Amino acid sequence: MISIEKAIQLVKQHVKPLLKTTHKPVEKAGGYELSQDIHSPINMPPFRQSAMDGYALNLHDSLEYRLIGEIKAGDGQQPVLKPGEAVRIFTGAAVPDTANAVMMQEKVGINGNSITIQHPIEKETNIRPLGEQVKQGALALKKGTKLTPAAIGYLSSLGIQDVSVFQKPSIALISTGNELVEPGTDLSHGKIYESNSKMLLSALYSLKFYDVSIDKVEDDYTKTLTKLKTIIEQNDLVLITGGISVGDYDYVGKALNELGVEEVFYKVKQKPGKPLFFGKKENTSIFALPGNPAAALTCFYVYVYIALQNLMGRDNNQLPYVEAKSLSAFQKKGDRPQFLKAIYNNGTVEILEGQSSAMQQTFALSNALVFATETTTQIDINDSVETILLPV
Ligand SMILES: Nc1nc2c(c(=O)[nH]1)N[C@H]1C(S)=C(S)[C@@H](COP(=O)(O)OP(=O)(O)OC[C@H]3O[C@@H](n4cnc5c(N)ncnc54)[C@H](O)[C@@H]3O)O[C@H]1N2
Ligand code: MOO
Repeated sequence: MISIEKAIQLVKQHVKPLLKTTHKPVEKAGGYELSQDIHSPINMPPFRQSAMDGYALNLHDSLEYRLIGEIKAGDGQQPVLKPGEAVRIFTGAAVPDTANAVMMQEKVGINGNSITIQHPIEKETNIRPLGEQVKQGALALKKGTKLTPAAIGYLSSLGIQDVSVFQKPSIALISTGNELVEPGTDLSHGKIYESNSKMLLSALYSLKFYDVSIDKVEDDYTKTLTKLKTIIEQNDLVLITGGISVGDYDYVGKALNELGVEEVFYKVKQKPGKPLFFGKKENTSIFALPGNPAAALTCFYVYVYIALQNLMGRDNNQLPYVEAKSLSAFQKKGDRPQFLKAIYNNGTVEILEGQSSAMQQTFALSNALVFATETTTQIDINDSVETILLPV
């Protein structure tokens, strides 16, 4: 049995970036990271742009100007203004080269073809300079930038239609167990509804990993072997739940061994999630997560999360830890460090009742895991506790 720190270190060390790239239409590239620098094909803005509805002026010494025309957003004409002349202009319209300031209309009095501005203004006031955001040919966004909605908007404003991004891993979820039936069927005695695959699928979707398949296999050695063989060949990451403990019908470990999966570790000194297995076959990373749903999800957040970040080549690969003030008292039994389902709120954290690894209801209410170290025996109200914030 190894420590949590060692297990985390081994996952970091063994899961390498995928570095496969793909092209995506820009509007479908949200959540991906750029695999190349993007240089702007245009100046943005592409012309000197009015930032206000008002009057473009060719400045002179007086506050009075002669109105000689109008430019709306989208107009292409370039009237020539002499000093002391003005054109009516609107937000987003192209400012003529011969105008050197825009006065907002609230500060202008109109008298026929003549206007009076309330006070003198500085050159270039209310004019967005050509290429203010980015110049043609300059770096617009660099390799590795995560494409947020704002980034997609920015790239679209530069006329970019598709982008080269790092591909996401193909991920397989496999749940094992004779007791599992699908929601929608009647529960006969001894059966339960299968929930781990939907839980993990949802966790992956919330982290924007969408290339996910789901399979089920009974507690049968040959079927487990056959299923795992193809799945491991076809995917970058395989997450198996159940069948990894010491029961007579726990076939996952035996099958992985038979398939030549290199065991990086099996069993971690932690609660929940003790019988966690992590292994590698060529470039495929394989986690066998304990079947107990809360144990499987805890291991997902503590270990699989890191593997996912590493596959994407991201530096920041662990969930954020914060110190929080405990609103609850908790007595820890045994010497395994424990991840406790909890609700974090603004610097405080409530450790919930019902911490067993089968307790899905408790997890359903949680947004954090409090980490109780190996030597902790008691957490008191107002103690400062290490808390992992979950991406929920
Ligand atoms: N003699 C020992 N028994 C057990 C030990 C041990 O050290 N010695 N460890 C216990 C711990 S801790 C855990 S965690 C479990 C892990 O066992 P497995 O990974 O082999 O999981 P299963 O036995 O298949 O299932 C455990 C539990 O979870 C339910 N389950 C499984 N898959 C699903 C699913 N897809 N959806 C919903 N629920 C699922 C299953 O019905 C069991 O109740 O072993 C302990 N035993
Ligand atoms: O791994 Mo188990 O979750 O400790 O019940």
